[in-house]
Amino acid sequence: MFTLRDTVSSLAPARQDDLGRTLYERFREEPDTLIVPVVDGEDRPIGIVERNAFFLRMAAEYGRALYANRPISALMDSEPLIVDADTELSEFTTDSLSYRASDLLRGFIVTERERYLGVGTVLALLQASNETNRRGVAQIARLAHYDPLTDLPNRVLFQKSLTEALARRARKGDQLAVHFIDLDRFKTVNDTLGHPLGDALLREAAERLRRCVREGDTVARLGGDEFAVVQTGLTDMAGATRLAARIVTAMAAPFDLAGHQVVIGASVGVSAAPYDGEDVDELLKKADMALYRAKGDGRGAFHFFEQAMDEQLQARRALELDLRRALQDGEFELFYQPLYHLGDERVTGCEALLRWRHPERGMVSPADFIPLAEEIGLIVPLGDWVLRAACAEAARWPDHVRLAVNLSPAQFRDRSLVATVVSALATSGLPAQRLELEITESVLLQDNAANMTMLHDLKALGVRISMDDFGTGYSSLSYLRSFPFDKIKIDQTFVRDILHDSDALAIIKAVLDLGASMGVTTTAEGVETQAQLDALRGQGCAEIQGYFISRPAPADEIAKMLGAEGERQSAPSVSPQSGDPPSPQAGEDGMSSSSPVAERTGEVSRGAAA
Ligand SMILES: Nc1nc2c(ncn2[C@@H]2O[C@H](COP(=O)(O)O[C@H]3[C@@H](O)[C@H](n4cnc5c(=O)[nH]c(N)nc54)O[C@@H]3COP(=O)(O)O)[C@@H](O)[C@H]2O)c(=O)[nH]1
Repeated sequence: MFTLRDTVSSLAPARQDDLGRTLYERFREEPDTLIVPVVDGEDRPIGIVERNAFFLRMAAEYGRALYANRPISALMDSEPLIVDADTELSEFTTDSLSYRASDLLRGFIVTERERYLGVGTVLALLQASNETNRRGVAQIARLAHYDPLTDLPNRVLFQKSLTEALARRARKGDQLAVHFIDLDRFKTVNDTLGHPLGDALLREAAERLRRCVREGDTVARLGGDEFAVVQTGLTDMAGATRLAARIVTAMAAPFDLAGHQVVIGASVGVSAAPYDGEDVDELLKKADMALYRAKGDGRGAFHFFEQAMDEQLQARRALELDLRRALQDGEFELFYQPLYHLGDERVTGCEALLRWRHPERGMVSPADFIPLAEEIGLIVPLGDWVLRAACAEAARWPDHVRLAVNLSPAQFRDRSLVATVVSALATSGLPAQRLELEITESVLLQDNAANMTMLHDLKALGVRISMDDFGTGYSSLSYLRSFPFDKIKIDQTFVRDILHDSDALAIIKAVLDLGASMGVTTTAEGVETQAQLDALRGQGCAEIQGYFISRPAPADEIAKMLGAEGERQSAPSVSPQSGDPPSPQAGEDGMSSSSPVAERTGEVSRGAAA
C-alpha cells in the first residue's frame, strides 16, 4: 500500500498542484486512512482512491488533471460523467474494464452518496491495472460490500440480502419488514465535537442496532447517518412495531463520546412485505417515505408506510418540479401592500408579497410554496429575485415611501445575503434608508451569532430591520433586547381579536408601550375594519397595514395609487363613510382573477378625495 505522500512526491513538482497539496494536508490530519494509488497502463499515477467519497471524487479530478497535464482549475467547470447509482458491480466484466478505465482517464465523478460504486469501479480499474495495484484489490473488495467504519454491510450487500430475504419470504409465506433509520441530531455532533467523535458515535449506533435485532436479520449502514434493517420471519406486524420501538429507545439513550454525554435519538420508517410490495426498490422507497413522516412528526419516533404518504409525496414532488421551473419561466410576480401612517394620514411604505401565477393551478399562495422553497433551497435564488425586483420597483415610488421585503431564515444561511442586498440597492438606485427587511424570530433562533453579525452588517448599510409577526414566537421579548430593531410588527392574530378579547388588547397595549419606550415604530398588521383601526388609533398605534387600507395589489396599481396620493395636496382620511369591512366574496388578495385590490385601492383614493 502506498501513502498519498508517496504518490504526491513521485510526481513532477509542476504536477503537485493546489489540489494535490489540499489532499496532502487533509491526509496529514487523518493518517490512518486507506490510500491506494491508481496508475495507468504505463505506471503513471492518475489518481488515488481513499475510503472517503470526497477524496475519491477529488482523486478522480486529480487523475483527470494529471492525465490531461492541465491545471485542475481548467477542468473544474467541465461536464462530469455521473455514473448511474443503480449500476450493478457485476457489470464490470473483463470486456468492459478497458472502457471503464478510459472513463476514469477522461475523468468521471463518483457522486458522494454512491461510494460503493466508486469503490467497485476502482476495483475494476485495479484489476485491469498492473501488479502494483493488485495488492490493494483484497482490501478494496471488502470495501465493495462492507462499511469500513462500522463493519456493517453497505447498501450493495443490504440490497442483496433483502432480495434473498424476499425470495425466502415468498417460499415460506411469512412476513418481512424493512426499517429505515436516520439519526436525528448527528450533524450537530459532527459539527460541534468533530469528525473523530462523530465516527465514534456511528460505531456505537451500529453496535446498538446489532443488539436490537435477532440472528438472521440484517443491519446495514446505507451511508452518512442512515442505517437499515431487514427483519425476517415475522408472523404479524406486532414484531415489526416492537423492533422499531426498540430501535428508537436504544438510540434515545445518551452516547458517551470521550467523556461528552450526547443525546441524539433516531427516527424510523417501516415498510412491510407482502403488504407494501415484494420488490426491493419499492420497499425501500416506502420505508423512506415513512421515515420522512416520522421526522416530520417531531423525530424520535417510528412510522409505518401508509398509502396516503405516497400520494402526498407525489403531490409534493410535482409542486417541487413546478417550483424549480417557475423561476426560470418567470411565473413569479410581486404584489405590494401599503403601510399607512395614522398620524401623517398617508402611505409611508409598501410590503412586497410574492405571488406565483401557475399556468394550471392559478395563483398559488406563498404560504403553500415558501415552506417548500425553503426546504429545497430554492428560497435563496427566489429571495434574491424578490429583493432585486422589489428594489427596482420601489425606486420609482415617491421618496417618502419605503419598501418592506420579507427574508427567510434560509437566506441568512446562504451568507451572500448582505452582498445581494448591496447589489440590489446599487442596481436599482434605491437608497438603503428606504429598504426595510422583515425577519421573524426564527432567524435569531438558528445560528444566532452568525445571523446577528449579518443583521448588524445590514443595519450598517442604513437598511432598516423589522421584527415581523411579533408575539407569535417563543421569546420575542428577549430577541427585542438582542438587536436594535427599527420596527415591531404586531401579528395580525392580536389585531383580529382586539375588539372582543381583553388579552389581545392588553398585549397590543403592552407592545405599543414597549415600542414607544424603545423609540421603535410599531405597526399593526391585518387591520380589516374601521372599528379595529379606531381601537388601534385609540391606543396610540402609529402605523397600520391590512385589507381595510388595501389588499396586496400588483405593482402598476400601487404605482397609480402612490401617484394619486402624491398629487393630493391635503392628507387623505382613512375613515370611509361606510366603514364597511371588506366583502367576504372579495376572495384572497391576488389569489383570484377578479382581484378586489383595485376596489380597495380605489377606497384609499376615494378617502383622499373625501
Ligand atoms: N420569505 C418570504 N416570505 C414571503 C414573501 N412574500 C410573502 N411571504 C410570506 O408568505 C406568507 C403569506 O403571505 P401572503 O399570502 O402574501 O399574506 C400576507 C398578506 O396578504 C396578509 N394580510 C395582509 N393584510 C391582511 C388582512 O387584513 N387580513 C388577512 N387575513 N391577511 C392579511 O398577511 C400576510 C403578510 O404577512 P407578514 O409578512 O407577516 O406581514 C407570509 O408569512 C409572508 O410573510 C417573500 O417574498 N419572501
